[in-house]
Amino acid sequence: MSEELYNKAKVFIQQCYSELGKTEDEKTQRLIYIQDEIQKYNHYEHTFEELEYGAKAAWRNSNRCIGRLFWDSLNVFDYRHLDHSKDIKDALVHHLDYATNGGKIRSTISIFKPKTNGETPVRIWNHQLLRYAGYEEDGRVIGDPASVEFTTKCKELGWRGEGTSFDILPWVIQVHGQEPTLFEVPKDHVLEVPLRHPEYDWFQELNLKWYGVPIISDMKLEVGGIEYVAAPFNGWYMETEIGARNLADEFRYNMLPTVGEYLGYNVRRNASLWKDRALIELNTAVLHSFKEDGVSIVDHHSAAQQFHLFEQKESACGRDVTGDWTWLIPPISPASTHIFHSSYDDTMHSPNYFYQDKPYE
Ligand code: HEM
Ligand SMILES: N/C(=N/c1cccc(CO[C@@H]2CCNC2)c1)c1cccs1
Repeated sequence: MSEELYNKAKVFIQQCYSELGKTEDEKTQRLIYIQDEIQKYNHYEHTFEELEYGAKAAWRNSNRCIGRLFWDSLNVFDYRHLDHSKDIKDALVHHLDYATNGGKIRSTISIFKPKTNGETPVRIWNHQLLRYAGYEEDGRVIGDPASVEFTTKCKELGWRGEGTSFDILPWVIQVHGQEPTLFEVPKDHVLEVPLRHPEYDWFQELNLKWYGVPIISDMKLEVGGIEYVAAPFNGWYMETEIGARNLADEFRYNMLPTVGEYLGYNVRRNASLWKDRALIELNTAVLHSFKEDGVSIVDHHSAAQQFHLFEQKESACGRDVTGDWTWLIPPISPASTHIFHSSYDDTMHSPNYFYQDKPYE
């Protein structure tokens, strides 16, 4: 076990220290110290510099991410010293405020105590720190169908929502395998964007909105063999995530038929391309509303161009770009981007962000 950990640590330190321009002697000294730590504890602790580089490199290695041009500007908060759920909650509020920044979103990650020898000190049960509840009654869903399972779990743990289609779910924080603690997200810290359309006044009558900052809180950050199982990270949205998936998928808010009808189309005739028109207007409304409210967002054409720049910068640095084509192409007008006409090696390099088992069933 510790041999395997040392090998991962060695590969990481060599890559990290080379990129950070450290001397061979610094590298050697550090590896001797780590080898001793692993011998004694079957674990080793990253310096902040190593942790910061690891989180950035993990983003750079995220094959499914179109937003990687900005990998080196990630803001890293080190919360490895926190043990109590109240302090962790306060750290998450600080992350939310810092990342939101009045709408000028800052890419940020908060890193809590990692797993050691099979012991899990902190888990966040939420998929994202901000997400809407889904209530299932008699086969119908109010809110986000994708949240039904987690909403049910929250209710089992004593939470009660208002029952609207846009209730922000509580934070569920578990420390040292104990019973999780639930915290209501302070509403005045949640920036939301009501959706309206630049040309169609009827659009606001749909009473749609979305939260401004996507903060993934259920993925594991792996750096040099150390598993940070609680490491929530945020960027800003690409508009298609909201307009072509969250509000459009039949198994999500399923808004396309409604938008298609308001647009005056016969939604029972595919060849009218009503679904495509509805998609474009829904995404137009998302972009217009976020921009008018000064909340960071990127359209899928600009995001693809930024990704092209990322590819060029990476090869200029002598690094191979890896990617997952099936996720990198945007869900609308994919062939209008260079990505569609390219191919990508889906090899997963470390450090990286990984899916992990849900801490609840
Ligand atoms: C700064 C703006 C960013 C934009 C516009 C962006 C955009 C995206 C999009 C559109 C996806 C696909 C999501 C989906 O289809 O559900 C994605 C995936 C991903 N992004 Fe980014 N991203 C950004 C920043 C970040 C940051 C800061 C990190 C981590 C530090 C990150 C890590 C990832 C990962 C790990 C995935 C794959 C998730 C999965 O496999 O489920 N991204 N990104
Ligand atoms: N814009 C974003 N989009 C996402 C990035 C990663 C994951 C997700 C959501 O993934 C869900 C699981 C699979 N599809 C939906 C969305 C970001 C979230 C956090 C940093 S950037």
